[in-house]
Amino acid sequence: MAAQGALSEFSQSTCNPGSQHLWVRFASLGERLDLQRRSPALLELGEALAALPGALQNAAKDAGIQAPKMRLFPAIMAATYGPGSHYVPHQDKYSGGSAGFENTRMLTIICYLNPDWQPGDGGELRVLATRNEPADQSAPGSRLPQLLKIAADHSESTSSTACDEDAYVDIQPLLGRIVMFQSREVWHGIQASNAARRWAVTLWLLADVD
Ligand SMILES: O=C(O)CCC(=O)C(=O)O
Ligand SMILES: [Fe+2]
Repeated sequence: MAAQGALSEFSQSTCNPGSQHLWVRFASLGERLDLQRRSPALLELGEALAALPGALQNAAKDAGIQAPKMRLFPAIMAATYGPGSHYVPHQDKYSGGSAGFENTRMLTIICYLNPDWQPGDGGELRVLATRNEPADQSAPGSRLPQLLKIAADHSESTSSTACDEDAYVDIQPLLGRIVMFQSREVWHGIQASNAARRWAVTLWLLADVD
């Protein structure tokens, strides 16, 4: 996809500077055929990720657990972080803003695609603890600018909690590793990447509301 020039420009956002993204739709037959032609591997990966929620819901049902109803966002996001790019701690919940839609993300599913990743390459997924006290609501939208001590615009963020920057686990973005977490609850970010390209593909599940 990178070779086809399908990636976005480098992000100028203060939240994830230098990253590049590509939204790949595979909901309709036409979209799947198109992707099959352009990148069969990406289609296979997208379909495998898209099958996970149903499998999880069946497993929950078998175990007598009432799982919330969710639906797939009809696209996966491929993203790449090159040298120096990173993503500040955030939750995957946004409303309006540049995306222009109300985000109802419930579950984040990420698959990493870095066969040669080595310690020192950076780009780990940092999962941070949530602080008990609510974030300062006086800052419109987000506490990120306050955390970063910059005038960042993360106007889309609707976070109502804060993260504890001192309590975290780092997850190496190794080939085939899949990470799943509750989009609206879990604070996470990407450590500065030193690798030429750090690739991940993400699928979000949305609340099943009209
Ligand atoms: O690629 C990752 O490890 C996380 C990406 C992320 O947090 C996002 O795109 O919202
Ligand atoms: Fe995220």
